[in-house]
Order: sequence, then C-alpha cells, then structure tokens
Amino acid sequence: MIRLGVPSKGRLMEQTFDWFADRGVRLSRAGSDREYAGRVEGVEGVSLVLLSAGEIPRELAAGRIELGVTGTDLVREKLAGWSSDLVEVTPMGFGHADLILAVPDCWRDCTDLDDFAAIARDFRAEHGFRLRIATKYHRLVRAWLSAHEVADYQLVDSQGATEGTVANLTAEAIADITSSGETLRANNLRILDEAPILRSQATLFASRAAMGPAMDALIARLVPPQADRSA
Ligand SMILES: Nc1ncnc2c1ncn2[C@@H]1O[C@H](COP(=O)(O)OP(=O)(O)OP(=O)(O)O)[C@@H](O)[C@H]1O
Ligand SMILES: O=P(O)(O)OC[C@H]1O[C@H](OP(=O)(O)OP(=O)(O)O)[C@H](O)[C@@H]1O
Repeated sequence: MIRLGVPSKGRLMEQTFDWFADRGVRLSRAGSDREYAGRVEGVEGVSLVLLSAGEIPRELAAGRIELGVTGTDLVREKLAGWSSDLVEVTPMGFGHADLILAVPDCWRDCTDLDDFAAIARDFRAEHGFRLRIATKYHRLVRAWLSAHEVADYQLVDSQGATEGTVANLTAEAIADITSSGETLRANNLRILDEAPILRSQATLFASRAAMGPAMDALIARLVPPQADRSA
C-alpha cells in the first residue's frame, strides 16, 4: 500500500484534491471536516493520510508515508539534505509563495541587503544586542544571510502571525512567506529589493526508499512521461 500524505485543511487541501481529481483519482475525507481519515477512489493500492503540511516532510523522510504533497519551502526548511531522502516528483502549479525578508516601511534608507547589513551592524553598536528577525524558516534564512555575508542579526522564532512581531516590538524585521503581499502591507512592512530567499509551490514528493515498480506505475499515471514536469 502506498500511503499518500495530503494537507489536512484549507486551500492547499482543496487544490490538492482538485489536482488528483483532474488525473482521475478522487480523494475525500472519510467523515466530517474534523475527521483526519480519508478515502481514495480511482486507483488501487493507495491510502490517504491527512496531515499538517509542516509535518509531511518529516513523515516522508521517516518512511511513515510514501508520497506527500507539501510546499517546497517546508521540505527545504525541515530536512537538511532533503534530496537524499526525497524525490521531487512534480510541481503542482498552486500554492505559489515567496520566502522574503521584510523591514518596516519607515526604514527609508533600507532598500537592499547591503543597506540591511549596514543597519544591522549599526544596530548592534547602538543597542547592545543584535537586530531581531522573526521567522519560522530558521535554516533557510540563516543559509541565505550567511551566503550574503550578513552576520549581525539574531533569529526570533515565530510560528504564526509573524508580520505582527515588528509592531509588537519583539523583532525589527521578518522573514516569511508572501503571495499577494497584503499581510505585509497591512503591517507596514516592505520587502527588500532582492530576489526572494526561495520561491515555493505545492509539490508532489516521494520517499526515495519507497521507489520501485508500484511507485513508478503510480507516478506514471499521475504525471505521464510526456507531460512537462518542469511546469
Ligand atoms: N499566503 C500564501 N499563499 C500561498 N501559499 C502559502 C501562503 N501561506 C503559506 N503558503 C504555503 O502553504 C504551505 C503550508 O503553510 P503553513 O505551514 O503555514 O500551513 P498551515 O496552514 O499553517 O498548516 P499547519 O499549521 O497545519 O502546518 C507552505 O508550503 C507555504 O509556502
Ligand atoms: O502575502 P499574503 O497573500 O498576504 O499571504 C501571506 C500570509 O500567508 C501566510 O500566513 P497563513 O495565513 O498561512 O497563517 P500563518 O501566519 O499562521 O502562517 C504567511 O505566513 C503570511 O502571513
């Protein structure tokens, strides 16, 4: 049996159900909205597991599910060396979001990462502690700042409502996912004029350890070889 892990709520779950339905595989919840068991129709040998999007990378790597849908951001953040455990089967064309670094809109002299690095250096000298960046993407943000030689900062963990931390005076800047930009604007934050730390979208992943004839057949059914996998 191939266990398929799918986000248990919201738009990501609905769009995942639609993506599979377009390929003749009907996924549904077994019971009420609160029940996290599911049904699979239209293909044999697959069972559905409804999970938090954030837990799907770990469940794949641990071998508790063989296939899973989640954002590329969550896989790269949660699994160091993710590609040794997981195979990226196909991007799914929804759940697009950018991981970005944003500063208060009123920091007029901070437009790019060079400005940010200079402000971070001065901040430490002036305040006696490092400038705080609120985020849940610790691994990705650290790696990106290190690659750009920005060192005078500290990460503050924020697992939700991250854009509120600046107004609440628990951070000076934030690194989070954005799509429409509305949450940033509503919180008077502005994205640095740089390429995003990461461009993410919902993606179908398989556990490398689960690759074999049954998995190959299922993948061929979902993503026909002639289809463009890089879309
Ligand atoms: N505004 C958005 N637009 C598009 N995609 C988004 C947006 N916010 C988050 N995502 C993507 O959705 C996925 C799930 O995000 P997140 O972990 O925040 O989910 P959640 O709904 O809080 O789920 P859970 O708390 O159950 O893990 C991530 O891959 C993320 O990139
Ligand atoms: O650019 P926008 O379209 O405004 O979207 C960005 C928001 O969406 C996500 O939050 P989500 O609603 O998943 O809640 P969270 O803050 O609990 O992660 C993300 O963390 C941002 O807060």
